[in-house]
Amino acid sequence: MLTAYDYPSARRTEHGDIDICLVGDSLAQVALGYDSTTRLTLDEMLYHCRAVARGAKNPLLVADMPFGTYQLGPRDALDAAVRMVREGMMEGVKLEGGEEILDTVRVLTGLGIPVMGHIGLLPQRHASLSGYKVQGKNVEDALSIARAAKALEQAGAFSIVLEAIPSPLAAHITSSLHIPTIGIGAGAQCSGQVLVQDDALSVWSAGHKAKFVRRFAQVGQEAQRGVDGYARAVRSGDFPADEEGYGMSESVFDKFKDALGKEGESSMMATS
Ligand SMILES: Nc1nc(=O)c2c([nH]1)NC[C@@H]1CN(c3ccc(C(=O)N[C@@H](CCC(=O)O)C(=O)O)cc3)CN21
Ligand SMILES: CC(C)C(=O)C(=O)O
Ligand SMILES: [Mg+2]
Repeated sequence: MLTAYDYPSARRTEHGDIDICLVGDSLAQVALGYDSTTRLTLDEMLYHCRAVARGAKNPLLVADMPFGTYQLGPRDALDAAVRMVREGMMEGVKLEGGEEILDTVRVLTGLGIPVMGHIGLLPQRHASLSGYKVQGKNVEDALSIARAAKALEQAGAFSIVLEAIPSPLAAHITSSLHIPTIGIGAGAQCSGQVLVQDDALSVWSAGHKAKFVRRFAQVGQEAQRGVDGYARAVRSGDFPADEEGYGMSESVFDKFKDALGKEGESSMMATS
């Protein structure tokens, strides 16, 4: 699984034979410049979902339910999830959390909207979790994550993202479930893996890099090289070159100037 936020990034998931294309709410930070995923509205999410759906036909299309669209309970969640499917053209939705969202997971899956779970590090709760920290490091937390995984499976989730938890815990959870787990900072023993596409491509390389991010390309550096080169070439007069413009035969241009001259005369006669 890999994230996509727009048409070109979705096209790349399709070309890359990615199984699941995730319209992650990380787009709030990565694509929109917000300081948290909790800023993202449902309408903003839907706008990005539609662009991704136009770009990726083969991968399964899953999107994060934005913060605030499912926390009040199944009724609100259903309204929002129906919009994700109908307007956003998504095939499934992802919800962060465990026990507290089970009713909602049952309602959505019961009505035919596939739900992907997401446990461990929950970015939509970064405020109450005091930031983005590895979860499940002590016995109590590990137990509660393992129980949440089981409960989500029982409630009908078709898959679960395990974010930033110790690899042995993720391996145990994966082997204890019938549905696939998808890890991000959860080791190699998950059924699948996910990364934010912009992280994997290093589109934005400034700032902190989470431990689980591997750079598979250096797109940001290359893109900046292009923008810098363009600005330099325009200022120096190197761009555009003659062959980057459109010509006009001399005879046509001469006639144009003649015609322009006559126009000038006639407008002078009109004013005199
Ligand atoms: N670009 C991007 N990539 C992501 O994976 C991502 C987002 N944005 N935004 C939403 C959430 C936030 N996520 C994050 C953000 C930071 C860390 C991080 O830096 N974790 C520390 C853990 C340190 C510890 O607890 O020991 C790390 O150094 O890996 C992890 C997940 C994952 N999601
Ligand atoms: C990193 C993945 C799992 C995610 O939730 C997101 O991109 O928002
Ligand atoms: Mg997310």
